[in-house]
Amino acid sequence: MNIKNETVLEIEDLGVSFDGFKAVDGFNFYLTRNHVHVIIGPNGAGKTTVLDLICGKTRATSGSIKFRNKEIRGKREYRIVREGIGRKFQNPSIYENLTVFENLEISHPAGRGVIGCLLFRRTPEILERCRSVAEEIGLLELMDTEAGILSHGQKQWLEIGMLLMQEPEIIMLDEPVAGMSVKERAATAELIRKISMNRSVMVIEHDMEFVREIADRVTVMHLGKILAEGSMDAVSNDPKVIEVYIGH
Ligand SMILES: Nc1ncnc2c1ncn2[C@@H]1O[C@H](COP(=O)(O)OP(=O)(O)OP(=O)(O)O)[C@@H](O)[C@H]1O
Repeated sequence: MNIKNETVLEIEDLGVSFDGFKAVDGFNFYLTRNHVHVIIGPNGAGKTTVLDLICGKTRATSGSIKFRNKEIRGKREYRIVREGIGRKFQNPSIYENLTVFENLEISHPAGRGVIGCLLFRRTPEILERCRSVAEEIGLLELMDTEAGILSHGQKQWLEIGMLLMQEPEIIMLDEPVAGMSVKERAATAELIRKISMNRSVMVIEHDMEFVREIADRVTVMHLGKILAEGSMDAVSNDPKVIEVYIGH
């Protein structure tokens, strides 16, 4: 198989109902390796629910979610993280009283679980990994800074770094540039493009200019279903998509 065009995540006929209300319905989605795939759609379209279903936070009522050809639907959240799918929520969950370095260090998979915590040693490999991730997220100069005093954008990047420490194959980001300055948005676009070189990235985003900058592929959701899919140019010229956006 051509590794470049390999499908890492294959979602078929995915659905979930909440008290009879179908929040996601007949959802098919294929994530390609090294792609940045953005999901857009009006409020309540089902975007966040799709990420909740993939990461195991919400249980699907139908369909299948295959990661590297293996079914992951129904697995527990922590198992899915270990398989290699990392998710960043909208609000950063960094430890404000720890430094950038310490936040990265505690995210290393060697420290997982009680035994991992007890036996954790700061090896040269772990130090090097923290350094290279800090460099990737643009925080190398701030390694010894307490996370609490970072800017809003820097906190978001640190959280992305904490995900990168676990070397996931897929990173899912929910509105990564919400509340960021223009400069921070540009840096985040660059970071997302960079991290997709070694993995696949799924992003939920409302800011269309930002989507245009980062997306290899765009899926438009509406009322729990897929309304359109393709390049940003193709979907933004699709009359169905225009109608939904103008109608909201
Ligand atoms: N746990 C739940 N119980 C009941 N209804 C839910 C639950 N989670 C989501 N919903 C409903 O499912 C629909 C889709 O919500 P979702 O948050 O996925 O939309 P979204 O596209 O991410 O919207 P936004 O852009 O506003 O974040 C909404 O009507 C929401 O109220």
